[in-house]
Amino acid sequence: MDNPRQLLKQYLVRHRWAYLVSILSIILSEIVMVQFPHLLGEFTDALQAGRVDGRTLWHDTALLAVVGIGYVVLYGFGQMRNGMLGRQFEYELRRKLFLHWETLSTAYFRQRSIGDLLNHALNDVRSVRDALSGGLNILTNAVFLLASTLVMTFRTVSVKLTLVSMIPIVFVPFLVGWLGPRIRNATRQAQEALSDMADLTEESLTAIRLIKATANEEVEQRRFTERVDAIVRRQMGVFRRSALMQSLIPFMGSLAFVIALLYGGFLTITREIPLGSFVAFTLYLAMLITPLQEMGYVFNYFQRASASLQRLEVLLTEVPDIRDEPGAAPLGRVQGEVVIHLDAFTYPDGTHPALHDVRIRVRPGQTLGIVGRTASGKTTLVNLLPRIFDPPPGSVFIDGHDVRTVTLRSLREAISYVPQDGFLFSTTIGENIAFSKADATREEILEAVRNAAFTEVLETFPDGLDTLVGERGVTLSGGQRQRAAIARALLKDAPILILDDSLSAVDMNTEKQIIANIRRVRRGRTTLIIAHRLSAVRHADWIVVLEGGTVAEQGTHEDLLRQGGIYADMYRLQETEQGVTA
Ligand SMILES: Nc1ncnc2c1ncn2[C@@H]1O[C@H](COP(=O)(O)OP(=O)(O)OP(=O)(O)O)[C@@H](O)[C@H]1O
Repeated sequence: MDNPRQLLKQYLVRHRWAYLVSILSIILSEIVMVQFPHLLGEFTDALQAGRVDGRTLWHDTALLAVVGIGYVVLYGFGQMRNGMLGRQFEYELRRKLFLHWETLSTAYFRQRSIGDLLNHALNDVRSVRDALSGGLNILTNAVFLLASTLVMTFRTVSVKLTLVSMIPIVFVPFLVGWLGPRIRNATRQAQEALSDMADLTEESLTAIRLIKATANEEVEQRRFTERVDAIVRRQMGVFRRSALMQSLIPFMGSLAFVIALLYGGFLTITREIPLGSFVAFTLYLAMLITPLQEMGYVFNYFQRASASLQRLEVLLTEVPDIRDEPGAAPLGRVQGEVVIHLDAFTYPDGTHPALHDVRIRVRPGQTLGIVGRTASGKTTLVNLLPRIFDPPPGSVFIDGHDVRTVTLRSLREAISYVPQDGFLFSTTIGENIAFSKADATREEILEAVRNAAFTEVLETFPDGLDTLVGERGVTLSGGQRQRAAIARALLKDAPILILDDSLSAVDMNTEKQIIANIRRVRRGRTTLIIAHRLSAVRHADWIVVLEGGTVAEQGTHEDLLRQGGIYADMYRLQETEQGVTA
């Protein structure tokens, strides 16, 4: 597990030379810049003493131009390098975050909102990057500009004048210490409000069809307005405090300026310091105000980044609850025997068992049908096989191996799972199907498409397998999506295939065709089929009927009809319905 602070430290160490070069060039730029008032002071003295002729005028102007250009080049270079390094870290952090999320279980994502997670990935990572590029630039600039300016004033002007003028500036650190934590607090609240809004937006857009169909736009608009108002209120809090800090700090600088004019003016009149020194000093003081003001920005940058790092730390140190047990071994070649010997299974956030007393054995190569009323536990049961949710140890076995003791990767490679709502990514249909087998040939993909009875549909699309799906391409119906998902699973050709009600949206004829193809291509391979329509399971070698989380009946289609229980009732009912619809 990666701690973002450690990642940051490692990153800084790894790129220490690059940082050294950029920081050095910013420091050099400041050293060049602080020559400016000094040169101007000397020029003023020379002017006053009548020592300036055409040649010295050109010489001094050229010198000032060189100073200006030197500053721009060096500072620009350092700033650009820091900016690039910050971006690179931002990219690494986002990548780490994404890779880490991929290791977490579905239970984790049920508890968190996607909007909130996206907010972390965008805003928190960005504020760390800002501190690392903009923050570091300004900090280096401010510290060295302050230091060089002070050194120059001490060396070239009057120590007494410098010390007296600096009195108001001494208060700056106290100001920062007082306002800083308040800004951090307000920033955190504003970020939370932003997350809330992202949640609501995500939820509303996902459910846009429902909202429109039920004419609930106004309710959603009201909820959205409330959240936006909350964001504005909280952001106002941040702005008020930030503005106070960013104006008080330069105010201290201006106060120093007032003292300098008074006292410096007096020293010049009494000829304790030459006019050139007074001119140089006022310019130095103007220069001092900039780094002091920047200190305020720097402080904001680092405060925000520190709060973001804290939040990212919570995310990145989240230990996946479903992972390889110590000493987990790969599953090896799988014959396909599935044994479930489950006393009880309760969801992590559940109050009572979703499954209890389930005893099922599927021999290698057999087809098992799983039926039952809605919420009887069918999906829960098959989810335990690939460990989408973890079954208790010693309750689910593949080829005699407890699924809890084998590596997740080998376990999931041995299983093809087709969910009810086939999900398609925004890419081509071909790539969506080859998702399960990246190196599949076009012929293999087309074969899977044929077996999923998807060929005719594909032929109606403009570019066949290369047709884009989603926003920029075709929109597939529920039944078409299911068939694409079945093709994907068939292409994977895993030892165990699970169809989780994945024929629910196709018509009877298509279902018949697909089932016949599956029976042919899966001969000798284990297949588990969950279905509401009994026609999809009647040819299975064994059928279990779940009721209230346990096995109520089991046997072959004929056995179950003879038993005259739930299955027989369901069958009669469906036959009548088909009679009506036929
Ligand atoms: N992730 C979850 N967390 C907590 N409880 C859950 C979760 N998923 C399902 N359940 C609960 O477990 C029970 C069984 O649900 P399951 O989805 O397995 O039923 P099902 O037979 O597949 O239903 P359907 O035919 O409607 O798909 C239900 O009471 C459901 O509320």
